[in-house]
Amino acid sequence: MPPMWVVNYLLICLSIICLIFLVRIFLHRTALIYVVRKWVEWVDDRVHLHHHFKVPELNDSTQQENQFYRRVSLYLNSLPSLEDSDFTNLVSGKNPNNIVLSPDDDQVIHDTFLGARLSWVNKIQRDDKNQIASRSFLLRIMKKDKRRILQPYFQHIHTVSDDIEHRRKELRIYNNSNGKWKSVVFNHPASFDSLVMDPALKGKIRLDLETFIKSKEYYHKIGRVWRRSYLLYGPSGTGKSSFIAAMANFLNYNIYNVNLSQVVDDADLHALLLRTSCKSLIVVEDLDLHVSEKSRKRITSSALLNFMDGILNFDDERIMIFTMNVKDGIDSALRPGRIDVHIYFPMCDFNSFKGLASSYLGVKEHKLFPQVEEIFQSGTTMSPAEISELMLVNRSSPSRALKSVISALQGSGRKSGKVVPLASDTVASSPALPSMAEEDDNGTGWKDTVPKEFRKLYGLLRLKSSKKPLSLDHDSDTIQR
Ligand SMILES: Nc1ncnc2c1ncn2[C@@H]1O[C@H](COP(=O)(O)OP(=O)(O)OP(=O)(O)O)[C@@H](O)[C@H]1O
Ligand SMILES: [Mg+2]
Repeated sequence: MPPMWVVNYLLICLSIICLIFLVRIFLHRTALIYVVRKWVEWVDDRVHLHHHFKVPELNDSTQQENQFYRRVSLYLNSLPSLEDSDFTNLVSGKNPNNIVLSPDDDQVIHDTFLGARLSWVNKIQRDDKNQIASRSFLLRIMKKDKRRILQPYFQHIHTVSDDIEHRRKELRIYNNSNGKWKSVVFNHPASFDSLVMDPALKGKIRLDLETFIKSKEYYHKIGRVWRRSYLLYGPSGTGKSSFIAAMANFLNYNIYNVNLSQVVDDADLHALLLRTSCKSLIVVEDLDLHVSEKSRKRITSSALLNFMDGILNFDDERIMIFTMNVKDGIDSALRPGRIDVHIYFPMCDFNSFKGLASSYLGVKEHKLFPQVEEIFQSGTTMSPAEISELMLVNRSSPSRALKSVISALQGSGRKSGKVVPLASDTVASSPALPSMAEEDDNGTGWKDTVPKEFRKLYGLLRLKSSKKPLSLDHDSDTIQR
């Protein structure tokens, strides 16, 4: 029989263990453990020196988007500690049914890396009207950990954000309004496969895009801004906008749709362009409409031309796309190497009609095809949009669809002087350059139609421009640079 004091001693030890156990359960159940942990961290923070690093949304000097800010934002939104925080915003994600977390103003987000504790603050400054004036993230790191973990931590943020971006298939389309970009999810289903175009031309465009996105070193070496510009022109409903959507999907790039009628002045245009991010398509639709007397009052031609020339100092790749229905009026202003690739989108011919019938009706051959061919050969034509619409509404009966196309062609089809294959006869600007100069000298054609300011600028640019546009002319098999 052990002595009494030993029994008492054991009983006290057992009671203490039980008490600790009960307190732990209590703390966990009531979440008081977090409060205790916060106290411990608070004390720990007070006895260590810290360093702070600010990651602003815009680069101070250039006002361009700070790519590291975007990466940090992606990284922080993926941290589990955001879920554990006391307060955070819930916003709908890619799918409206998805709810994602987003940090609130001045919210602190904790992180750990290689045993070190770090914290980020989502700093948002607002103006008098409560509009966001500037955003930044503030990193707080203990001085003792700084040398050891800072570089690997930034590398870790790069890796994680790259991974998130890669997995995140969500593309966005940005539209400008009141000097700001506003974006929505872009989920247009167009692809190069769904567009009826000459396969050889599609191949050339794909190759051109792939070569461009891999050419950072080359562009830097030759001292050119890493950008490529395309002019898509042709009648309405021939697939220009669908082609832009297909390009965005092919490259996995966001679209910045510059609505020039919403741009207040040159500075506004400049600021908007600086706020575009890399890996994006910058699109100006219906450029011909904006190069008119009326619009020139708000944006000067020189600002527009500088924009087209890519004078802005982009660090990363941008692709610019301009569309227009008729380029005759401003043809000369576009020619001197300002736009790298000109692609013509023509009305339908029989080949493209067959392409549409195959994709919309699943019909490769049909007894009505010879009749359709005859109509096209007579020079009558319609836009792919008009023909595809008729096929779409009559898709349950290919015969009915073809008959409706035939009667539409016979009834309202337009005569085209020379029928060209759909989007296969792309026009390069290079062969036209000399003839433009001649027109200028002779004082014919373009002088009467091109605004004076454009002509003046063109005169200057003609002297300094030596860029050769890409030829996607059907007659030329090679892509010239
Ligand atoms: N080449 C094509 N292949 C397949 N479908 C096409 C093609 N061209 C046009 N379409 C159909 O016509 C519709 C309208 O085309 P889209 O808006 O791209 O024409 P657009 O050239 O941009 O016209 P606009 O000059 O009026 O803006 C598309 O949604 C698509 O369904
Ligand atoms: Mg369009």
